[in-house]
Amino acid sequence: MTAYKRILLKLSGESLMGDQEYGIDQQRLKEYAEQIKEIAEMGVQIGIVIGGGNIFRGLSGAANGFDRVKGDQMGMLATVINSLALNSALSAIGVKSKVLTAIRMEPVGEFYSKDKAIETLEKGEVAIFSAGTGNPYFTTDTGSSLRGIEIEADVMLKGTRVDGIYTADPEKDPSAKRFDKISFDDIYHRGLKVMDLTATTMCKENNLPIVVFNMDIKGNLKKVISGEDIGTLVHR
Ligand SMILES: Nc1ncnc2c1ncn2[C@@H]1O[C@H](COP(=O)(O)OP(=O)(O)OP(=O)(O)O)[C@@H](O)[C@H]1O
Ligand SMILES: O=c1ccn([C@@H]2O[C@H](COP(=O)(O)O)[C@@H](O)[C@H]2O)c(=O)[nH]1
Repeated sequence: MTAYKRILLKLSGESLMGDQEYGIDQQRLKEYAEQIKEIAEMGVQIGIVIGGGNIFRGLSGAANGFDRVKGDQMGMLATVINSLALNSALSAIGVKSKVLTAIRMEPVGEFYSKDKAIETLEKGEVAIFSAGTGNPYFTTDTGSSLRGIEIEADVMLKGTRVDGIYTADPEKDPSAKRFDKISFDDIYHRGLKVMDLTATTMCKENNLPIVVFNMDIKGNLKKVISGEDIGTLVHR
């Protein structure tokens, strides 16, 4: 028995760097692919969005003098690079997946549509949604909430490098306390920054619960899918 039949898994681009300063850590990539394989074998339908912060972010580009829109487009292309890497790592361990892109760029990936996404999931293949929303001024968190809502996922799993939502950023404030559960409204009231507000609002308005958990610990994804209480559940 699994707690969820269809999920949207958001993977952090930054976490994909492992201990490196930039780019893709092959070991981390392989571990992510293995965790995904474990839950695919449990029959879960899996849609994935992966960030691009290990390669490029539009905002840091703009800070260095780039045009913001060009910078965001570079960021979206960074998510395509990560998506192709994951696609290849999954294929290497016998898991079929398809890269669907929010910006037309065949033959790199097929242009996204909801129908194609559902068809892929129902065939038992992993759907990797890349290039975020396809628009500048957004993030892959918003891309995840959008795709999660579109594919009618039961939950959005935000797999990151911290083990849940805290009273403050745990990477900056060691005294921060973790929540087991928190409401969307509480996230606003407390000004918590684990996800951008556009993404949080879309999930709230469309009834898509979120679980934030540490994806860097092997076996954690399976634990979440099995209904174990790890991470933080965001609910209405
Ligand atoms: N209240 C909070 N609770 C938990 N984490 C928080 C909080 N505030 C800020 N964070 C930060 O949010 C980060 C998780 O966000 P996320 O996984 O989107 O990382 P990212 O670096 O933005 O990745 P990406 O490359 O996908 O953009 C954590 O590493 C943590 O430092
Ligand atoms: O819909 C989107 C999604 C992303 N971007 C740009 O890509 C980078 C990388 O995504 P992260 O979510 O930060 O990992 C982001 O900083 C944006 O510059 C976008 O423009 N639109």
